[in-house]
Amino acid sequence: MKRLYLASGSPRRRELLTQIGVPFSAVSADIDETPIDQESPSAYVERLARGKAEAGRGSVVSDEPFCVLGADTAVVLDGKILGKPVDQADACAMLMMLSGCEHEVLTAIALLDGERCESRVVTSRVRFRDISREEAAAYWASGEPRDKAGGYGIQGLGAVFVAGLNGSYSAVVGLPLCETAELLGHFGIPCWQTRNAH
Ligand SMILES: Cc1cn([C@H]2C[C@H](O)[C@@H](COP(=O)(O)OP(=O)(O)OP(=O)(O)O)O2)c(=O)[nH]c1=O
Repeated sequence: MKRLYLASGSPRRRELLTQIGVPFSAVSADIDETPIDQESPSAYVERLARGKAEAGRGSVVSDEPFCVLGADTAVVLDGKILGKPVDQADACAMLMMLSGCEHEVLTAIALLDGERCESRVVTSRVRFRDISREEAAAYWASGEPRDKAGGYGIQGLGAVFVAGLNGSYSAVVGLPLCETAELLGHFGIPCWQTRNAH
């Protein structure tokens, strides 16, 4: 069986891949995440997921055959990508935009080996309740929004804003597990190799 490398610095992605019982090693995947003019959000996340997988491949030293998994998540409101907040004002402005309405979370995954690369884009819809400016400021002070697309984490304190989710919870957190398992299967890597019953 091929060894799997996860090209990601995201602790969430490591936890999610661990959850489905797939042994892997993490490698870094630092790439330029600037969108290209006129690029659709779906094309953007797919390009980045592929780019991260390719960058990850570059840092693997191995004589054995291996696969590399990359992923990218974007929060999209009215067709516009909201990235990671750069400061408090940016984070609060994002939350005010997301307040009381529905947005999309797009997560792409890409898996490659020496011969081919397969990718998927998973779209989920998340509905936020109304959020006050005071709450947005208090949420920023928690430190949670800093490294997250759209400035929130559904898996953390940010859960209190989520009035509804239509789609894949794991995709919103950063790695769509159903689709990831499917792609891994295409490359001969089974899930449930390690079983940690909770
Ligand atoms: C919307 C949302 C995003 N996020 C996170 C997932 C991703 O880590 C991050 C989106 O940024 P990404 O650029 O997709 O990923 P990353 O820079 O954190 O990690 P890497 O590129 O090394 O793989 O936002 C959450 O943790 N919870 C959420 O609810």
